[in-house]
Amino acid sequence: MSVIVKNLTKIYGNQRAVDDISFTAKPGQILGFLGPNGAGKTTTMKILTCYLSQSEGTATVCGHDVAKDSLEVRRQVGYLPEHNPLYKDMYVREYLRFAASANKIGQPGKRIGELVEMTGLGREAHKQIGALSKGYRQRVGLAQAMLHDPKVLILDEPTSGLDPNQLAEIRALIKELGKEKTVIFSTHIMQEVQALCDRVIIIDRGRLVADDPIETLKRRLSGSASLLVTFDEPVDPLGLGKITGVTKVVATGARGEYRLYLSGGADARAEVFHFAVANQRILLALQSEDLSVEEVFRALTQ
Ligand SMILES: Nc1ncnc2c1ncn2[C@@H]1O[C@H](COP(=O)(O)OP(=O)(O)OP(=O)(O)O)[C@@H](O)[C@H]1O
Repeated sequence: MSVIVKNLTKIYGNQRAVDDISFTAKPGQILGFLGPNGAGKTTTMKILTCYLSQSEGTATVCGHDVAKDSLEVRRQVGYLPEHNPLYKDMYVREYLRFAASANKIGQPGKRIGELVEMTGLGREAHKQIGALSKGYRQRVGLAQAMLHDPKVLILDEPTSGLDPNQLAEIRALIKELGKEKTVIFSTHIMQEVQALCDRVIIIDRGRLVADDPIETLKRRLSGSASLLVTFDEPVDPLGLGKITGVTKVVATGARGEYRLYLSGGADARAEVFHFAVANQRILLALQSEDLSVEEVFRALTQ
């Protein structure tokens, strides 16, 4: 494991902003950090990157303790902070050269060239950072985080404010990086978690409420999975409600379409088919609906 967090706690005054959190992350895995506003995601990331010290508990990155060996931890970690603070009056390459010298990277020209290429900055690399769009600034932040080729990347909302094209490009980049490195990133975008993550951690009011592979997370709440069925004509909802495992029937508003809510693990498809035959209706569509990560998130944090 390259990141090991044990019983981590951060106390501000009388608030436990991070409250007894434990988790691990390993190379080749993208770990999504989810949680409502103020849940403690940024605070945890700041502790892992040595920007803040914890009140209790321990965290190690590639075997180095964040509290005792911060210099070595920072060698191993690339960090894109929330709001991506950059020097806006610097030019892109000038800024990257400055960041390289702060990281004591000798002769950084080749590395900067690679990163400009990798992050798709090429077209805008001659500009002052203040003149760049949000998406391009985000790419500069990512390039900065990767300059010293760290083993662990910690990205605090790396895709916030990007347009759909930029979003796709930055996601593809994160996915590629996640093949070798340990990537921990926070986001509010649920589709992103589904598209990118191998594992998801959900934090709510400082506490860890889930730490699962995406599929497991969905199954945890399988009690509320549903089936969307469409008949050629409206049917009697009470009849549908008698099908084994169906807990609730809701007409969706579209003619002949109903959502059947199912109790844990029930598979009502065969009975729905027999229901259609028995009622001389044509079954036009039958679609199992998985819980989205968004629904899981809301169920766990509301
Ligand atoms: N320096 C500070 N002093 C006092 N309280 C703080 C400080 N920094 C953060 N907090 C509080 O700690 C809690 C967790 O904040 P944090 O920024 O970690 O949340 P977050 O999950 O990253 O939220 P968001 O998604 O909105 O960025 C919040 O209630 C916040 O107000």
